[in-house]
Amino acid sequence: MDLWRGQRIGLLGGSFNPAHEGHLHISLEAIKRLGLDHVWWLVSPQNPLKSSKDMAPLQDRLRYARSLVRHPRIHVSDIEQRLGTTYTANTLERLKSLLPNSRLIWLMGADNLQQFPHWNRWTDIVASVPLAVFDRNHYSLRGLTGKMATRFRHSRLSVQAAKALATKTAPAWVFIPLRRHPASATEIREAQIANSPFSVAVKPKE
Ligand SMILES: Nc1ncnc2c1ncn2[C@@H]1O[C@H](COP(=O)(O)OP(=O)(O)OP(=O)(O)O)[C@@H](O)[C@H]1O
Ligand SMILES: O=C(O)c1ccc[n+]([C@@H]2O[C@H](COP(=O)([O-])O)[C@@H](O)[C@H]2O)c1
Repeated sequence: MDLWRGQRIGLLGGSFNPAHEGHLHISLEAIKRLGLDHVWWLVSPQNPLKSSKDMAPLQDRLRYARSLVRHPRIHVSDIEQRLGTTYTANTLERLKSLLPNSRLIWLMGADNLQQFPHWNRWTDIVASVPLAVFDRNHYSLRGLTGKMATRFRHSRLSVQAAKALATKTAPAWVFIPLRRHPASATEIREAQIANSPFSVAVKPKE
C-alpha cells in the first residue's frame, strides 16, 4: 500500500451498472480540476439503497468498466468486495487505515448530493474525507439547496479553491460546475430492454 504514499486519490464509488462515458468525463475533470494523481472506480457489490433486482453481477460490471477505461490514472477496483463493505462510511474507514499516507477524496455526481442524507452515517462520511460533487443534468439545483449542502455550507470551498481540496481537513467539499454529460446507466439499461428481441413492443395509445 506504500505505493500510494503521498498520492491524491479520488474515489468514485458507483454501481457502474453499466459504466459509461459520464463516469469517464467526471473522472477526467476530477484529475484536472482537483489536481488528483489517480481516480479509483470503486465498483460497489450492491448499493444499499438500490434494488438488487436490476443489478448485473459484480464480475460483469467490473469487466465492462475495465474494458471502457483506457487511462493510466483511472483504476477500476473491486476493493469493496474484498473488504466486505457496502456502506461508504465503512469503506472509507477501512481505506483510511490501509492508506494512512495518501489523500483520499470522495467523488460523486450531484444526484448523490441530493440523496446523501439517506446514506448510512452520512455526517461521519462528511467528517472523514473531503468531497467533490460534479454537476449533473436535473439534479444540481436540488442538491445545492438540500440538507447536506445547507448543513455543511460553511465547509464548502469556492470552485477557484478546488485544487486545494485534497490538502483540507474534513469537513470540506466543493461543487464543480462543468459541461454536463448526459449519460445515465438507467437510460442505457432501459434502451437495452427496449432493443431486446424479448421485449414486448408497447403501442402508444391513440
Ligand atoms: N453523467 C454524469 N454526470 C455526473 N455524474 C455522474 C454521471 N453519471 C454518473 N455519475 C456519478 O457517478 C457515480 C456512479 O454513478 P452510477 O454508477 O450510479 O451511474 P448512474 O448513471 O448514476 O446510474 P443509475 O442511473 O443506475 O443510477 C455517482 O456518484 C453518479 O452521481
Ligand atoms: O453508504 C450508504 O449508505 C450508501 C448509500 C447509497 C449509495 N452509496 C454509495 O454511493 C456510491 C454511488 O452509488 P450509485 O449506485 O449511485 O452509483 C456507491 O459507492 C454506493 O455504495 C452508499
